[in-house]
Amino acid sequence: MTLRQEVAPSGPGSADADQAVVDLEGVTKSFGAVQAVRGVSLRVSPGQVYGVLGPNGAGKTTLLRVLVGLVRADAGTVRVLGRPPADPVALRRVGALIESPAFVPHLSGRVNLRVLARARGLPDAEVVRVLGVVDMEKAADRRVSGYSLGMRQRLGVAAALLGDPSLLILDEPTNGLDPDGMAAMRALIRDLGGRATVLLSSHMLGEIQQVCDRVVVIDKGAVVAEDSVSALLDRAGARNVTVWAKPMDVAEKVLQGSALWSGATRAGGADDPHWRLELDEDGVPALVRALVEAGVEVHEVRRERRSLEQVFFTLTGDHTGGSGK
Ligand SMILES: Nc1ncnc2c1ncn2[C@@H]1O[C@H](COP(=O)(O)OP(=O)(O)OP(=O)(O)O)[C@@H](O)[C@H]1O
Repeated sequence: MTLRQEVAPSGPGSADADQAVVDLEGVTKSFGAVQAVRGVSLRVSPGQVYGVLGPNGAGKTTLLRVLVGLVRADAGTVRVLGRPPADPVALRRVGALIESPAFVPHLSGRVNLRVLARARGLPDAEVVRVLGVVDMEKAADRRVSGYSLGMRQRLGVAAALLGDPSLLILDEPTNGLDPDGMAAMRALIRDLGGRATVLLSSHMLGEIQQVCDRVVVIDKGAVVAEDSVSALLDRAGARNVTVWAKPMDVAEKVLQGSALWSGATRAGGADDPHWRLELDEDGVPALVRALVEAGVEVHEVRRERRSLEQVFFTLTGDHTGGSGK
């Protein structure tokens, strides 16, 4: 579904540098007995590509629907471009792609966009512009019924871009796409991040890691973390550490005989023997000290950043190690 209204080039509803583009405080929404969103607070600053990450059913779509006024929050405050949700002044500067985009299948992509543009008083040149942004000029005159899912999604993004919105809201924009389609959509989103504030939802950790500056992780409707992607990746906790040290047998005794680290396993074969273990964030000095005190030469200690996936599973308590669903 695409949601767009007319464009207001400036004035009320446009975000200045300090004003949050999206500002939520204690937002709650239930459907009967289901608490879809529980006390969510977050701020999206101008120019950010902001991710809403959570497994299926976490409440992502409901949160995005609240922002565009499709769903009314039960409690809390919602401000989009400084205005209440569904305020026409703010909505003019919001482009949204929530759920599957609906187009007339027997019409071309270009004609579909023209219909949407004209309904909002936008010139045909705006259609040409957005087709260019999503790199769909070549396919623009083919019927939408013959489009791949990826092309439909790109056309959906093009529709959301009509009128050059300040805020672009994309609900699971790569859902159902093949790997090429996903890569193209991610590249497009990164590119769009230079033009507008982008708020996108995903249950795909790698996607958020690749595309977003900042992320809120929600689980069962509630925020479990809200941070920059890099800070989230830097979160304290067990980290994978690789150790190169000699002599091997002495090092092995030290590495396998302490409660300060865990999972010390030998790796690398005869030509490059080393150990891999899990260690607390600040545990490296103790590790090196223990080795040196035992007469071991420490050649290298390498810490690996945890993937966002590992952080996510820790935060949400999802240890299926699977899809994050
Ligand atoms: N209109 C509705 N009526 C009843 N329950 C709803 C409605 N919309 C959402 N829910 C419920 O609210 C919860 C959150 O759903 P929501 O679609 O927001 O999650 P999501 O994180 O977007 O999930 P997905 O990734 O599967 O789309 C789910 O339990 C869902 O069944």
